[in-house]
Amino acid sequence: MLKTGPVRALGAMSGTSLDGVDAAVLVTDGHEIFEFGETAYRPYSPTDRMILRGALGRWPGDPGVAAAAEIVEEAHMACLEGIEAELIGFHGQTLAHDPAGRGTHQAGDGQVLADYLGLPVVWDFRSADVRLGGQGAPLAPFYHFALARHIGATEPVAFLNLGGVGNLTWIDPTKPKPDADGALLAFDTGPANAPMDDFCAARLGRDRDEGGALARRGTVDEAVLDRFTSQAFFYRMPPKSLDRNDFDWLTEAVADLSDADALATLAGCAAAGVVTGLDHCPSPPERLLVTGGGRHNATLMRMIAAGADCPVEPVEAVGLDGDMMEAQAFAFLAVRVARGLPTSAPGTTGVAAAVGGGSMGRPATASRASTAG
Ligand SMILES: Nc1ncnc2c1ncn2[C@@H]1O[C@H](COP(=O)(O)OP(=O)(O)OP(=O)(O)O)[C@@H](O)[C@H]1O
Ligand SMILES: CC(=O)N[C@H]1[C@@H]2OC[C@@H](O2)[C@@H](O)[C@@H]1O[C@H](C)C(=O)O
Repeated sequence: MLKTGPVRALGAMSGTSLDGVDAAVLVTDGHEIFEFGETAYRPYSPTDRMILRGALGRWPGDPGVAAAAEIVEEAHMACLEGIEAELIGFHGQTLAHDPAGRGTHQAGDGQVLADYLGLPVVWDFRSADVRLGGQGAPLAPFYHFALARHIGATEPVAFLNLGGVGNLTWIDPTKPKPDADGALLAFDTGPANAPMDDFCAARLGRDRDEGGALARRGTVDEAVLDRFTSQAFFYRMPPKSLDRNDFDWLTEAVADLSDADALATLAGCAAAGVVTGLDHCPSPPERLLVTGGGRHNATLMRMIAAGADCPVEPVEAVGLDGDMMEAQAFAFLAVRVARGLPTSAPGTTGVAAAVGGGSMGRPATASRASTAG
């Protein structure tokens, strides 16, 4: 059993942009945030990225998946080793996500990490939610609820994560708990950085459009934007989620445009997903706090701000770390799972009732770093 009171939890996230592993310590009891701790990052090598990219859309049983899982496990061992913690929350790498069909799959075995690191590891956070009819994503919203209270919000606020995919959480901080009726509404907004990154890799041999500099010089292609915003996904009521490559056709759609126009168009599409998403919120948020790598893309940020009816700011404006929020979220969720608390609710994933996901891997031998009782 996990001791009562605050726990020093270590969360690890390998996101859809496939850049690397983010890790962050959070001291929490699964309700309140007591302290933000040490952080770490370990990038994937270009070869690792190529193998992970090749495994996207594949399911367990496919040989590509086993190779990807090994890369994910090794990167996490190297990133997490030596960080002092009592419990680990390990998200893994989403390779395929089809909640209405085959389910959801995050590569990497939490038991392997538990044995190597000598610490209890909570993992496979999404499957239970999907089994109960939920989207299995997004899962950060319960953490966003704790953050909204931590920053002292008294009016509804929203967090927007701009990763490979975008996701938005609207929060009413006056509700007593995240699974209370009307406390949260969350959903994926659409593709965010993934199509821009893929374009940069394929056409320019670069990882990304640094700061959105190229997109700033281009013009949005209105025909592509119209086709994008007319997709059924944007008319569906939330909660709703996406797989990284669900909007793959965008690559083809911008193929004949100049580099700058293509990137402006892809940024315009990502922004339009967010702006139409804001219309789904139960009430306009007081502010939109942006996390994830896309907050460094000034063109994307400007396009979102132009369409939003509230201030749009990076989470640093309220003293939070926009590079580590997802890793912190999985530290927070691990503590909730270990304590039998729910991690998703009808308003966050569309699941039938509030549910706690996650499997617990216990180490064969305890680590010297472990102080969990
Ligand atoms: N300086 C920058 N300029 C432009 N874009 C940037 C910059 N820094 C990061 N990004 C973008 O942010 C992406 C990484 O964001 P992040 O690490 O939040 O994604 P992720 O966590 O992997 O994805 P997800 O949240 O979908 O799981 C990069 O792939 C890049 O496109
Ligand atoms: C299936 C999956 O891995 N989804 C990710 C992805 O990346 C962003 C968005 O799509 C979000 O829904 C989710 O990640 C964050 C951490 C979440 O669950 O909140």
